[in-house]
Amino acid sequence: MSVANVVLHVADVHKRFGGLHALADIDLEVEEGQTHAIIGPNGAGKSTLLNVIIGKLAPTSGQVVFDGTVLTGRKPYQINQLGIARVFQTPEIFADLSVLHNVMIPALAKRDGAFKLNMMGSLAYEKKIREEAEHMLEDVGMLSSREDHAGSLSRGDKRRMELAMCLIQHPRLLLLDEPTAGMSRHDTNTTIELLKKIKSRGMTKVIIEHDMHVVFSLADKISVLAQGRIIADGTPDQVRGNPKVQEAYLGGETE
Ligand SMILES: Nc1ncnc2c1ncn2[C@@H]1O[C@H](COP(=O)(O)OP(=O)(O)OP(=O)(O)O)[C@@H](O)[C@H]1O
Repeated sequence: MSVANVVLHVADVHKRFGGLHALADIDLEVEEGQTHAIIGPNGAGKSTLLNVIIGKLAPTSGQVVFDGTVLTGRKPYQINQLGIARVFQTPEIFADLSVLHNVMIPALAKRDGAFKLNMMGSLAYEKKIREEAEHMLEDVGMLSSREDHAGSLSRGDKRRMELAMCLIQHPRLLLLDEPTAGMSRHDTNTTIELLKKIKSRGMTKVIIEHDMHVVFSLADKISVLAQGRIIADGTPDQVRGNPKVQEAYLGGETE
């Protein structure tokens, strides 16, 4: 019998902000190769949970374990180096550089452990990174924009470029914070197809998303947060049919 490999384990995590219990009793297991969505109404604690995972916030108690390594207490860049990449709600990009250079930077930084663009090493290495960056841009449908200024891109294109910036790191776990926020329906559908393509390569993903169309198109597992607690988790069908979830969050939105 094959036992699913748990890549990320959020173990009994609590987070308090003064008197506010933003996260309580959070236990979450993300299995290798799966797309695990975290959903919940405004203020449920989704961003807080993501920030605890990536090391931006320290939990009040509990810990996060990634592939057997305790993340809690490590800095965000150390967690990134362990193989966790994330796509933000607001893309973090180098607006003055070209699209191609934006995608090359994370690969160079990964090699150097820091941004040492002035010490790019051998030309052969740069050529290899450039080719890989072009390949990633092709993957996200942006090869023809490679010489454009990143700052001049549309919001949807910035997010696709940021995805390429993550993919070039070959992360074991990709965290996506509302990857389709602010996108048109057309861009949203393009992003869904792109994320499906990534999934078919076996990459594990945790996705925070408000758009139920996106969640039910992509997720293998869904955890539902409400008022800092996980009130339900399971497959999309299990979650969809759960009366507690319908009451707390979904309402008629999925019909
Ligand atoms: N730094 C902070 N200091 C104090 N309270 C905070 C802080 N960050 C978040 N909170 C509170 O913690 C609770 C959870 O917030 P969080 O942003 O994690 O929710 P969310 O599910 O991501 O909401 P949204 O969908 O609106 O982004 C909210 O009541 C919020 O006001």
